[in-house]
Amino acid sequence: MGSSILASFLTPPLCSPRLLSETSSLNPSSLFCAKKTLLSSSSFSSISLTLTTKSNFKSKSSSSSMAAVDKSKPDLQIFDTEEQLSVSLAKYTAELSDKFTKERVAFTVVLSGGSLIKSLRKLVESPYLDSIQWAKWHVFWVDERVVPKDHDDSNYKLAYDGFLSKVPIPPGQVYAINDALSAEGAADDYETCLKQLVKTKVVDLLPGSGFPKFDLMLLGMGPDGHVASLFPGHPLVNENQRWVTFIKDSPKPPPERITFTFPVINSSANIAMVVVGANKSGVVGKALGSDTSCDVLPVEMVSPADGATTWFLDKEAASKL
Ligand SMILES: O=C(O)[C@H](O)[C@@H](O)[C@H](O)[C@H](O)COP(=O)(O)O
Repeated sequence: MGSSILASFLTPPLCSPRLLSETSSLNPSSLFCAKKTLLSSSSFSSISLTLTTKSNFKSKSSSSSMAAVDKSKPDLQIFDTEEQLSVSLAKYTAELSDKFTKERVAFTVVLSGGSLIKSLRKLVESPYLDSIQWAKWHVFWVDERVVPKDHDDSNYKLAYDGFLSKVPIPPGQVYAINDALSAEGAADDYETCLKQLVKTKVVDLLPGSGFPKFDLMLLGMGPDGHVASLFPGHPLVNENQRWVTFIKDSPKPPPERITFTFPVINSSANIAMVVVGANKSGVVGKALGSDTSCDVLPVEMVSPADGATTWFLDKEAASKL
């Protein structure tokens, strides 16, 4: 399974991405600093606890419904166990699949690497294996390591082995990177592919921004607060023109990767932040708590312009909230 971007799309980019309206030329970190102050003094769209032991948590209400989500505020879902999280993540993904496959010719889903893939395991079970319209799924990667597709470090291999090989998504709708290219070449190639898919309306465009709007991004977060391959303190976090870029000095091995940029991430219709484990509780506490410092981590820059963010946390990851 897996399509080679190079094989499918040899045409040059059809257009250059435009700047994100009037705010795009500003440093995203400083933009978010002001925004975060607002977040800390307001509330979440909804907070849902699925816990048998709640003593570690501040009091929160407990209702969550896709229909009731206020897109300007994140929805926070906290689970007693990763098993419960995976059940809820499958339901959330299946509901979005149902919604978008009714509305559009395609359901565009972006995966990250890491532990996220394991947390998607309920999607390959009943009832979802039979009920989801897999034929309309188009699958992308928010970041990929520049290694052969059969290498143990490959995010494609991780997703293929743990998820994609178990569901009937047409192979031509799984957009792996061209692993014959350099990091720079693979990023260019992936961006060209996305532009072609926007032209054919498989991928939406966010009106007024010039950036692609994916239906769902399923993101993980590193213990340092990185998302995709956008790492704390790295200049790539401020990239605001490219759709896909590359890094050759990733602090998390392997060093060479390609990654979507923040304007693309933040053009998404839906973002799921899936975070599990005590080693991430400090960053979760900083990102979702009352910290208003201008020392902004990449995860704190996840802020879709016209989309909804849902956090899926286990109780260990949420223990500092
Ligand atoms: O290729 C990668 O390295 C990933 O896409 C990366 O961004 C990952 O999502 C986080 O590091 C979280 O990974 P874990 O969930 O395994 O901690």
